[in-house]
Amino acid sequence: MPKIFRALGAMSGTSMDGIDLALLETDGRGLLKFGPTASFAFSDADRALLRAAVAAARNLNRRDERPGPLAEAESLITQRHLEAVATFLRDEDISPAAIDLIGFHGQTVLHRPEQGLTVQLGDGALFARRAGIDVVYDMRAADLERGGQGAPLVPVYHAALAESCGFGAPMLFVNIGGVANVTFCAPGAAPLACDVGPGNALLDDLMLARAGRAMDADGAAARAGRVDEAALAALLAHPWFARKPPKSLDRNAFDPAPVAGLSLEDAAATLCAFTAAGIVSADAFVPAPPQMIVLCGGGARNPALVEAISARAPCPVRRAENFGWDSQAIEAQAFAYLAARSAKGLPLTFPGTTGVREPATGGKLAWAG
Ligand SMILES: Nc1ncnc2c1ncn2[C@@H]1O[C@H](COP(=O)(O)OP(=O)(O)OP(=O)(O)O)[C@@H](O)[C@H]1O
Ligand SMILES: CC(=O)N[C@H]1[C@@H]2OC[C@@H](O2)[C@@H](O)[C@@H]1O[C@H](C)C(=O)O
Repeated sequence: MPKIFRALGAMSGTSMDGIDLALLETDGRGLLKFGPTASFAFSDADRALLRAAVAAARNLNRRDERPGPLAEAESLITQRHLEAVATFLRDEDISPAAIDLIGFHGQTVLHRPEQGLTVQLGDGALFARRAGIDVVYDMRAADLERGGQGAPLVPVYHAALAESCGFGAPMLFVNIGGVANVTFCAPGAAPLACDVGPGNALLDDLMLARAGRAMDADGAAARAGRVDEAALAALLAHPWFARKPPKSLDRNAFDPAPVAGLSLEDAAATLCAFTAAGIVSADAFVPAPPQMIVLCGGGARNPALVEAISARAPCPVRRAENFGWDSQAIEAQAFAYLAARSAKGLPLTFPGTTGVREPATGGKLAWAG
């Protein structure tokens, strides 16, 4: 009988909007039994500290350095995760002893795979001791050490979802977080994946800078604006789009200067179109046309973005909810799944997902004590 883990995935992504938690019972292979999920938003003060940490991280040369606001931001991330897990377990009436593992992503503040550098804030050992639950963390480092990009990590979970739904034809999972990444899943084949371009980060940054809001809620600004084709062409001229996978992105890889002179609405519409065009450009790298695009991540909740993707896509576009999945929880579930795989020594990444030399496991295990 294979060991079945009751694992709690914890994701705080590059959008810096908060922490998603999801419980998953899994053998780390095909068995996926979904449990409760919850989201915990960061306060404005938390976000400001995380933004300062991302800015300070630009000067890092080593992944264990924590100058300036980085040390405080790391404490904040660990503390907010402890609070989130405590609240979640209390609300769901689950004892820590009933959880086998936490899969802890941490907060990415820098991602420069070409320099072998990816930095996720969060103290896995402290998290495990205080939560009283074993924690698997630092899941990107081993991949980078073996020649991979260290991202994306979620594809192995997308592949498990694709397998479980029995669609029977190639599907393209599109995860729209701060950055957008895709996984091409064809029945019986190993997943192919890469980051494709911006997700929500440019749009979130625009809204914060010009309207003092964290996001373009329900795509209202973008829907009121018009795409500026010249600005869009300038954005899409970035050499990133011609590069072949494997490839992965830092949150701040793109310069939004081409939309600086546009009205808020036109800038939002143009950035939406930019994200959509980046996603659809993944078409050039897949071995067969996908028959279905499945949208997940927070960007799937932005109707302006969904419309922009649907208008450009070569096949039907559906939200994860159409398949009975929870688009907001998929990343957190993925980190629960990855933690179970890590504990079993199974690969997290593959040559076709990160460019790692051979399928590689990863993650560090911190004992509860
Ligand atoms: N109702 C909504 N309307 C518009 N945008 C939304 C809505 N809900 C969520 N979003 C967008 O989704 C973002 C959060 O996405 P998500 O939680 O997937 O990001 P993340 O976990 O940081 O991802 P990643 O690590 O993949 O970058 C928000 O910052 C916002 O841009
Ligand atoms: C380095 C890093 O944290 N990358 C994130 C980011 O957000 C989306 C995309 O860029 C993806 O590469 C990754 O997140 C998801 C969870 C992943 O690794 O699959």
